[in-house]
Amino acid sequence: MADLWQDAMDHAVAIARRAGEVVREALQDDRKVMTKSSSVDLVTQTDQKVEQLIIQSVKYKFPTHSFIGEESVAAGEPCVLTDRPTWIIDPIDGTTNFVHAFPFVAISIGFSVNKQIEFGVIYSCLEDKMYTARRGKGAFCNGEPLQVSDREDIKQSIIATEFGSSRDPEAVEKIFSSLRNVLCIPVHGVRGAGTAAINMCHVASGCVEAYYEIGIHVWDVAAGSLVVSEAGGVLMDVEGGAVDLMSRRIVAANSRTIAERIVKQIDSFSPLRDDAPPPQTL
Ligand SMILES: O=P(O)(O)O[C@H]1[C@H](O)[C@@H](O)[C@H](O)[C@@H](O)[C@@H]1O
Ligand SMILES: [Mg+2]
Ligand SMILES: [Mg+2]
Repeated sequence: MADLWQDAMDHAVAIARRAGEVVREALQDDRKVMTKSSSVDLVTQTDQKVEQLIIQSVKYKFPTHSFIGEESVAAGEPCVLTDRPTWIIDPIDGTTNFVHAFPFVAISIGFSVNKQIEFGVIYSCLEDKMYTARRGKGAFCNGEPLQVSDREDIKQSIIATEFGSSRDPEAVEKIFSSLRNVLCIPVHGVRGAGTAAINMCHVASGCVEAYYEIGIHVWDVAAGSLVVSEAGGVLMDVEGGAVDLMSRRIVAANSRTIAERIVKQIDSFSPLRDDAPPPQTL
């Protein structure tokens, strides 16, 4: 039977590749840096330009589809996931890396229908690696199938995480407490690529056993969640139980055993949800 969403997925791959060219070209120029929620939450004109490039091209081809885009939400668009076909876009995942030319930068596009991710496309544009996943059909990097690692012993694992862009002292305290707990299991090492999407691709590729983070957004992890699960991995909330992509908390691991072990080490907290109603102004 023909795949209902194949056309949309092909378009996502093509537009992610085009967006990657724009990002690579922009790396040759001066990058004017602006800030959003805090002085370390960075955005550039390239983030905004790439998001518009993706949204305009999708609107032209699929005029009835909806969008959740990082920079559109920052500009005041709602962040609500409905049952409608919805493109969940992070135009540059790893903006801080992009600003500093640290070589992991991704374009991340998840596509959801009935609140279920149907496909995920992550283009790691400085490595020229195109990660794709279609629900029920596996995950791939440049066309080669991906498989999570089979290590069951967390003491022989590499774990990925990030510090995020909150500098709220209580959150920072908990992030460091969790990091200490994980590091001192002990694990072989802790790493972070500086992008949630590429960290999740690393889980899917088998070079790290798990990635966890509190503070990410739905656009950081929508595509990656399917890449991980289609490569045989598992997703979990940081307190165990089912992951909720709007909750800003995630554990993505090669196995339930490793995910549950990570959960035990996490000093959890709950940032404001992505779909929380905007605060009332008097
Ligand atoms: O670079 P962006 O799209 O802002 O995403 C990053 C996020 O801002 C950070 O908080 C996370 O730690 C990174 O993992 C995200 O990829
Ligand atoms: Mg991001
Ligand atoms: Mg981004």
